[in-house]
Amino acid sequence: MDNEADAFYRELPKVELHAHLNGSVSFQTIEKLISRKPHLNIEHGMTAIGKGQLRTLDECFQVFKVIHQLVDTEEDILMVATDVIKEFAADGVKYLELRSTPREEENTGLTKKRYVETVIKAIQQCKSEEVDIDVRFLVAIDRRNGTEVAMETVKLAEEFMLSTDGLVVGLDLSGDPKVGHGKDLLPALQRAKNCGLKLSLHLSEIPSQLEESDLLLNLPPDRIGHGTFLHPEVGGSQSLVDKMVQNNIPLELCLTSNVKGQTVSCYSKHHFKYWYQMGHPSVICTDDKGVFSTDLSQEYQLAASTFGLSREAVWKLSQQAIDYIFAPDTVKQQLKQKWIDIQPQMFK
Ligand SMILES: CC(C)=CCNc1ncnc2c1ncn2[C@@H]1O[C@H](COP(=O)(O)O)[C@@H](O)[C@H]1O
Ligand SMILES: [Zn+2]
Repeated sequence: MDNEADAFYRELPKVELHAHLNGSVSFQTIEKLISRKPHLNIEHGMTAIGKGQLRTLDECFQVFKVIHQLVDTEEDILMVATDVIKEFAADGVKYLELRSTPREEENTGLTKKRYVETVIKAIQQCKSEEVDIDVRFLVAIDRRNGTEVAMETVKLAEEFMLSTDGLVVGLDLSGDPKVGHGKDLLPALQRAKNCGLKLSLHLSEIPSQLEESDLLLNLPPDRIGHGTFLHPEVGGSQSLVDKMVQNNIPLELCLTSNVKGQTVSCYSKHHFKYWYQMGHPSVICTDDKGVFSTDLSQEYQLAASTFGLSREAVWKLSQQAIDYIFAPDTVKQQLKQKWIDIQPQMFK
C-alpha cells in the first residue's frame, strides 16, 4: 500500500472501543519487559503473532499467559498502560476505552485494587502530559473465574466508577469463550447494569454459544465484542439478529484478531460485511494490537481495501463510532467538534 494511503489512515481521527491492555503491548514495550525479567527466558515469538501467521484460539490464549508473566508488578502495569496509551495517540486515536482484568500476584504483592489504581494513574499521567487522547477504563471479568469473582469484580468497578470522576465507565466480559457459561455471570452483569456501569460483552466469538448469546442479549448489553457467529449465514439465528437490531446494540469488530485466531477464514468473509450492509452500528477495533501485530489505522485500511470503502465512507465510519462510546454526551460533543476541525485538512 502506498505511503499517501497510509498517511490518510494514520491522520484519520479514530475511536478505539475494544482494546485489552495486556494484548495491546507493543514490540518495544515487550523488549523492555524482557530485559527487566531475563530469568523468564521469554522470547518475542511467544508474545506476538506476526504477518501472515495463524494460531488456534487456544494458542492465542497461551500468549496472554506469557505476557501476564512479564507484567506482574505495579511498575510493569504503569509502564505498559502509559506506553499503550501513547501508542494509540500516536496512531491518531482521539478516544480510547481500554479494558483489563484486575489481577493479584502473590509473588509481587500486587492486588486487584492496586492493579486498577495503577491503570488509572497511567491515564491521569498521560492527561497531565497533555497527550492528545481521552482515555476511559472498562474493568474486565475473565469468564473462566466464575460467579463469585465476577461479582467481586463488579463491586471493584462500581467503587472505581464512583471515585475516579468518570474514568471507569463500564465492564467487559471476556476470556476464553470455551470456558464457563454466561448464565453463571448473569447476576453480576445485572448488578453492574443496575449501578450504572455500561456493559460490553464478548459474544458468539465461537459457534457453540447460541444459547448463551440469547440469554445475555436479554440484559441487554450496551455493546457486543465480535458477535462472529450471531447471524444465520454462519450458524447463528435471525432471532439473535433481531435482538441486536431491536436494541440497536453496536458491534466492536476486530478483523485481524478474528483472521489470525481463525474464527473467520479470511478478511473478505469477515462479518463486518453483513452488519455494515445492514447499516447496523459497527465499530472497527484492534482487540489486541500487540498480540496480533496491528494498529487501528491498519484495521481501517484493511476494512476499506477488503470491502471497497471510499475515503468518505471510512470517515463516516470513524465519526459514527463517537455515538457508541460509553463516556457522557459532553465528551461526544467535544469529539464531534474535533472531527469537524480536522475534516478540511483531510479532504482538501
Ligand atoms: C485468542 C484470541 C483470538 C483473542 C482475541 N479474543 C479475545 N477473546 C476473549 N478474551 C480476550 C481476547 N483477547 C483478549 N482477551 C482477554 O484479555 C486478557 C488480556 O488482557 P488483560 O490482561 O485483561 O489486560 C486475556 O487474558 C483475555 O481474558
Ligand atoms: Zn476482545
